[in-house]
Amino acid sequence: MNDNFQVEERAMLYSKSSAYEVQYLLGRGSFGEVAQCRKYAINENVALKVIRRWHSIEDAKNEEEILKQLKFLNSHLFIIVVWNDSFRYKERYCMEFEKLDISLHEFLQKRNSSSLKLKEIRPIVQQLAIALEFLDDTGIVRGDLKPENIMMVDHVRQPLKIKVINFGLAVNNSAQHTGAFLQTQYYRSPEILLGNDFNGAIDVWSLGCTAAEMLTGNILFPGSDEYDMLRHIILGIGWPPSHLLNAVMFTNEFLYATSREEEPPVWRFKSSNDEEDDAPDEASSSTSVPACQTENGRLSSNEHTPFAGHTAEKKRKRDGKKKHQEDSASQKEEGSSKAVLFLGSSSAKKTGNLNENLKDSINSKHSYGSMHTLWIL
Ligand SMILES: Nc1ncnc2c1ncn2[C@@H]1O[C@H](COP(=O)(O)OP(=O)(O)OP(=O)(O)O)[C@@H](O)[C@H]1O
Repeated sequence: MNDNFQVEERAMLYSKSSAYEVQYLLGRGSFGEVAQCRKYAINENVALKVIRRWHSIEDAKNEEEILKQLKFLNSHLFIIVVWNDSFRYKERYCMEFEKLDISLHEFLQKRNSSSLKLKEIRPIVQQLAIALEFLDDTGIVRGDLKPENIMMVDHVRQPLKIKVINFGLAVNNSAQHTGAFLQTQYYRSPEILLGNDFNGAIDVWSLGCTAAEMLTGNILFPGSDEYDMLRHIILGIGWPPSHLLNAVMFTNEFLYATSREEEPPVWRFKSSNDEEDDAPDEASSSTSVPACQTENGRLSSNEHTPFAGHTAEKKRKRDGKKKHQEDSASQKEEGSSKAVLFLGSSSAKKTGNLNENLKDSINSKHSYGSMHTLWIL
C-alpha cells in the first residue's frame, strides 16, 4: 500500500463512512498534524488529527480509548472537545473531532497586551472548572491543562466559550506510574515534580497557572527544567510543607536536608556545582527573580532566571547561618502555595448552586498542589 500521504490542501482521505478533503492545516502537535477537512458524508467541516506514521499508533489508540470513555460519560456536556470517529488511511491513523476555533495560547498572542480582562477570564475559568470537575469524577482522566490545550469555540463572541482538548490517563494516581507525562512542564504541579501521589488538585494547579497567565500575559512559573520549576514555585509562593518534602519520592533529587539529626529536617536546594554542605538556600536568594515578577511578555524556557553561579553561592554561604534560620521559619508556614482563581462572574452568578458546588469541590482537594484559592465574587 502506498503510504506516502501528505496533509496538504485538497488532499483526499477516505474512511468507511466518508471522504474528507483537506482544506488547511489548523496546527501541529507532537503526534501529528490537525487539518480542517470537509466531511462529504455530512457536508460539514471537521478537524482531522492525522497521526504521523513514524509515531506509535499505540499512543493514538490510548488517546482514543480515553475519548471513548469520556464520550460514554457525555463529555460533550462538560466543555470537552467532541470526538466523532477514528480510522486508518494509508498507514496514518486519523481521529475526527468537532472543528474548534483558535487556542487560548494563539488568542493571547493575537492580543496586543497578550493578557485578558477579568471579565473575560472569569467565564473561561468557570468553564474550565466544570471540565475539571467532570474529569475528576471519571477517577482516571486528567486534563493536560495549558493555554495550548484550551480551544475557543468562537474567539469573537463574548463571553468566550472554550473546550478542552488533550487528556492523560492517571494510572493509580501515582507519579511513579504516570509522572511528568501527565502535565506540561510550566503547568506541572509540585506533587508531580516531587513524585508525590496526586489527585484532581494537580489540575487545579494548572488551572491557577493558566488563570494567572491570562491575567498577566506571562507564564507564571517558567522553569527551564523540573529543578528550575521547583525553584520558581518556591520563590513565588514559598516552600511546600515539610511533611510533604520528607515523604515524597524525588525530594532528594532537588533538595537536601541540612542535618539528618534535626527533627524535622530542614530542606535546602541542591546546587549543580557544590557539595551538599556548600549549597545555599537558592529559594531565598536575592539574585533570583520570581516568575510572577517578570516584565511584560511571555517568557520562553530559555529566558528563565538561572541559578546564581558558584561564586555567588560561596558569597551567600557567609550569611548561611542567618539564612538557615530564615529557612526554618519559612518552612513552618505550611501550605504556602497560593494562586488566584477568579470564579464568580456574572455568568457564574446565574448558575447559582453550581458555582458554589464548584467552589466546594475545588476547595476540598486538599494537598500542597491544590493551591489556596481566592474567590473574587
Ligand atoms: N478540534 C480542533 N479544532 C481546531 N483546531 C484544533 C483542534 N484540535 C487541535 N487543533 C489544533 O491543532 C494543534 C495540535 O493539536 P493537538 O495538541 O491535539 O495535537 P497533539 O499531537 O496531541 O499535540 P501535543 O500532544 O503536542 O499537545 C492544536 O494546538 C490546535 O491548534
